[in-house]
Amino acid sequence: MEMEMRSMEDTEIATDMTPSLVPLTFSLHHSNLHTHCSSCFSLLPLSPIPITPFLYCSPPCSAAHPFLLHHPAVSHSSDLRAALLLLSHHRPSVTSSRVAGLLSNRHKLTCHNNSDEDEVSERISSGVRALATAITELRGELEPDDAVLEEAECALCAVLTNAVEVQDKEGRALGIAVYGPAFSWINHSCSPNACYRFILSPSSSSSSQESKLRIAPSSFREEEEQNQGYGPRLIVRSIKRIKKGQEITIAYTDLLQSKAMRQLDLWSKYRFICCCMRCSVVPFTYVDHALQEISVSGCDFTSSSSSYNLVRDTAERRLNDSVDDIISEYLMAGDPEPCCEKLEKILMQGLCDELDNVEETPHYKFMLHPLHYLSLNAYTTLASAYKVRASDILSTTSTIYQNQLEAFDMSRTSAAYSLLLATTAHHLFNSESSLIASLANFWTGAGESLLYLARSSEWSKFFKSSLVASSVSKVKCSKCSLMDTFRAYICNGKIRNDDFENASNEFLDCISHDSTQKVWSFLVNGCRFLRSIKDPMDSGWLVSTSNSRATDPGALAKKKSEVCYLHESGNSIQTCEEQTCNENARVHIFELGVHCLAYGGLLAAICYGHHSHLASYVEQILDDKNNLIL
Ligand SMILES: C[S@@+](CC[C@H](N)C(=O)[O-])C[C@H]1O[C@@H](n2cnc3c(N)ncnc32)[C@H](O)[C@@H]1O
Repeated sequence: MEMEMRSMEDTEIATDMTPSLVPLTFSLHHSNLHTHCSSCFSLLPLSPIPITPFLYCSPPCSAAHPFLLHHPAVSHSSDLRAALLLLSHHRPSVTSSRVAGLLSNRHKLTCHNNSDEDEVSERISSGVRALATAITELRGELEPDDAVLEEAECALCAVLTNAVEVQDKEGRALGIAVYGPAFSWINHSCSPNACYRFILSPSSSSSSQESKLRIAPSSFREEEEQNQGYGPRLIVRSIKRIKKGQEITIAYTDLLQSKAMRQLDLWSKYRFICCCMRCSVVPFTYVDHALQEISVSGCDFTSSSSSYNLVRDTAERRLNDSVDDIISEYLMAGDPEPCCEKLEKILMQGLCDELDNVEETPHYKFMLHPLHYLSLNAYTTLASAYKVRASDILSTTSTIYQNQLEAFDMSRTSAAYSLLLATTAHHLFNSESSLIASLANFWTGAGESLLYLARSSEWSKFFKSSLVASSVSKVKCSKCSLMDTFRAYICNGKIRNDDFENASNEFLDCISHDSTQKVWSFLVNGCRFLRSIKDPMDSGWLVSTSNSRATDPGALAKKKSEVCYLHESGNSIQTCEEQTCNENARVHIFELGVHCLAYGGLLAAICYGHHSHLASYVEQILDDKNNLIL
């Protein structure tokens, strides 16, 4: 019987729906064994408590000793270590499809029909053999028999079906954890109404501030889970209004992928085909249409013909491979410059090559829509790559004027890409509110990059004095109440749906009509692709196809830059006419940055709680005068 969880009461957005839950089993990834506590996953203190081969942050964590059960046969894999620990408390019955109440899905996971599935089931069988060896030796027996092999398979498949990746405050993967039914019976949806967060600290006692359990299985009422024990704890939280009796759902995969990518990911990890509302609706939702839209030029087929679909699918695969290759090469070689060049070339010119397997296709051109998931990946990578380029230049040649100027240019291009990522994702969020968690990160990232740029000490070197604000800018905006809403929420932990909607509308009004337009032409001056976007807050450019916009260099060359540099020639940045200069670029960048940060902090508090790392981090930046005074 398939299990699911339902809300026991009408629930507002931003409500904790469970107390903190402790895991049934958990394990750090191998690479974190020397840096994090093997029990609660917190960062290790200077003198951790060693219990071979693991390290613990405190006596309570070391006393838990879950890993005394360790065996070298399972040392290379967090899944196997977690399965071994699960078996120490729960011996699965071979006649049941569940272990400790959790679905094992072993028949689906070990069945295979094609070579990809062969690979997964082969990995499971070698894991099962290693696990069975460990169990047999730890029990003092000689050879694993069939019963032990079955036990091992049930436990490993239960881990693969129910484990979640535990992340630290910065979103880095630390290890995995498997929770009891209160969490593990929650199904996936591509438009979920809940999310979850982790608490990584040694304490295991419940606090009076903890939420009660507001969710229950549909078929019978489980005993409330005890929040005692060890390991990284987890809290489920609503990200939408939820009615009593409505099913609670979370995301098992990245919601900013196309439908095909989500389906592929869910099938390869869990072997199910998602039939949620977002996946079932015909035609595709606006968001799913945009996330996979590719425009084709030079093609006579109608967009519904099978030849067109074949060409389009081939183009999608090639674009996907190209973007993946560029990003992987950057991550491996660490050289951001070719990565920026190649990604911008794809964003501006798309793919022009002839395609495999398609006859008579000499000159097609395929462009990614600006909201295509590959475009969003490209903006994310470009924001980070330009930031790295700026700091690389400054770390090696920081005294040469020309290089400082180039580094400044890289920083503002990085800020422009961060802002573009936030505005494009916001456009999607307007139609798909479950994207709120990604949006919290994107607006916070944009705010940080803009403030970093506004605080740069280089301004007075490169710009005429009229461009360099001398006044101290205020954090509080006279036109909107976003900052008050954010601070009130951080202080009392309460926000109503209406307050959130008001704050969102005010924020968008404020930055649409004012700040963004004032700074955009300044931010994008050094980047040909970004210069082709007039106003990232104006969704008009997102709706039109990108061909004409991005492939008309003549039009770009004619466009006048609005930036005024002190130097005249001999560098990569174009000089412009003084009368078109934006006098207060720096102040506007600062103000836009503060708005983006406060909005990102508000979204983070909604998704992860008002004391969450991201919300507190934003509060800290906004409170720190050193971070804000220009
Ligand atoms: C963590 S469990 C969720 C609870 C599960 N329904 C149960 O009965 O225990 C994950 C498994 O539930 C099933 N599942 C979760 N979400 C689903 C969905 N949207 N559609 C179909 N099956 C789903 C899949 O078998 C998946 O491997």
